[in-house]
Amino acid sequence: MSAALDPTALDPAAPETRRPLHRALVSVYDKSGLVELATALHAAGVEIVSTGSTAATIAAAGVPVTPVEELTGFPECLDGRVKTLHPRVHAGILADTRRPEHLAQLVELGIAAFDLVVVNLYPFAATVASGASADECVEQIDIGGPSMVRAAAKNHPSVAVVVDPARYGEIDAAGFTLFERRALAAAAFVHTATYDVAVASWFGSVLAPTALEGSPFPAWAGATWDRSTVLRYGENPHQAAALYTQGDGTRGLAQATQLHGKEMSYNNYVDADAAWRAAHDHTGPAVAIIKHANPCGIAVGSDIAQAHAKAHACDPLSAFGGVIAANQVVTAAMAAQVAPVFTEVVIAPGFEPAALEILTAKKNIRLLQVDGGAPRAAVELRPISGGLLLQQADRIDAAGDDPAQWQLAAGAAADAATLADLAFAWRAVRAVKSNAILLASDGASVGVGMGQVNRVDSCRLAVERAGTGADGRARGSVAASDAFFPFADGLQVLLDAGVRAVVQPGGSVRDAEVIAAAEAAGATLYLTGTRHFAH
Ligand SMILES: NC(=O)c1ncn([C@@H]2O[C@H](COP(=O)(O)O)[C@@H](O)[C@H]2O)c1NC=O
Repeated sequence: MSAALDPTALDPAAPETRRPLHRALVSVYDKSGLVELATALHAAGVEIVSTGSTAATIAAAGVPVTPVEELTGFPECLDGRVKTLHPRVHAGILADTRRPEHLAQLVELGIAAFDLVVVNLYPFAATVASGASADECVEQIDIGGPSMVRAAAKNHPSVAVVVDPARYGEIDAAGFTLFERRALAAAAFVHTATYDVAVASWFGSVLAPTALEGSPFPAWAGATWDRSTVLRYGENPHQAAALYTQGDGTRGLAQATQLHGKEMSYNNYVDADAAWRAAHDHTGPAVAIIKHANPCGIAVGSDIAQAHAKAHACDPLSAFGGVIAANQVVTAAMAAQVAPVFTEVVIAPGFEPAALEILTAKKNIRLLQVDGGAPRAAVELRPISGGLLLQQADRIDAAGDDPAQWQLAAGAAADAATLADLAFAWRAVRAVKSNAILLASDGASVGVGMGQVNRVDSCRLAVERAGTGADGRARGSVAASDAFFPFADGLQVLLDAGVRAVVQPGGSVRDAEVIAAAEAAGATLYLTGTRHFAH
């Protein structure tokens, strides 16, 4: 063990030895559990020093308390901006009681040391979230609180610091061991670091914006993450992995309630996220079935069971071991269809009791209920070697996503049913990764080509999956391409298979050749002007 980590370097007492509590400094915005804590501390003979309304709350409960002003000999002033910012407070927190010279100085100065600091901070983030004015937000930046928390955490060999009312039950007059004080100090620094990230982010985005003109991204981006679950392993068994969440009230897949089944794996989360997004790109009942983050079936239906049946029919072979997301409550009818198919995860906003009964009869299937929240974060993060890419999430509301704005480039204008299928295909194709081609018919994908390094191979794959024979589904279907056809060859594969209407962004230098191919085949071709790459 290095000298720095040796707990006995200055203190010969065993690190398991508890430091009894004699004197506590209590200053909390959140008063929950305060009276119970103060009552217990007093009963155990611990002297309590406290600030303004914290002291008032304690005193009102009939528990003796020393106002901090009595200690400092100075009134709390400037509307509470200065209460505890005083050497008599901070010397009491920061004295390293293992050092004889510190103890001697305290005696000389007539200051008593604290061995417990209980502080939580002004609600800055909640004030910002409430839409309060800039002045009100600034007023809620706690100064004295973080100073005490940081001082106590630094001086953890002598002081225990508690920042979370949920942990008051751990406070006992017998005190804490060094290891416990270290853990409390670590939690205290997380408390102040999270707080400062919120303050710095607000300054850089609202009060003194640092984004360049035309960009929403500030000069500095901070985020704090709390570990939610340690996963069994990552993408492969030799990779350790964990799930983290932001403690900012965000709701989504990461906060889902698991109703049944084995624990979620890393790959389950990746696929469930892709499925959840894909199912929410549609209004009305929609189901997406995902394998390896790509859809093997997406469909809308008159109800969720019909949407599932249509999505499953797209590629039943690939749906084996898939992750299914429904954008509406899973009904018993849908559950009865899912039950016979080996399925890793079903994710939905809810499950009918009868659906749960059917699905929980299967031991291993994981059932996740997501309680609200947007399916996509507004900003997406992707680490790269040496840095991090940030982008606004792709949305489905650009002008080019409205079929009424599409440009008819070839063939006859689509009838209402064909246009509805094209609109469905255009929404569904953005869930497909890397040269996405999606063939659709009657509100369901019937062939998906993805993961190719050229678009023509994706077209071949989509057509092959849809089936090209007399009873194949390519003939008479419609198609969407997430990006333009660079040559006519990819589109020609679709046209040769009998695809009768296609929607794509356009914008290739060879658009004229592509349009000519559609014209020659008598097919309808729409240009959106908007692209939906997903890598
Ligand atoms: N300015 C100071 O000296 C100061 N000292 C403590 N506080 C905060 O005041 C709050 C408690 O105040 P009260 O006991 O008056 O409710 C705590 O959230 C604490 O973090 C302060 N407030 C803000 O900075």
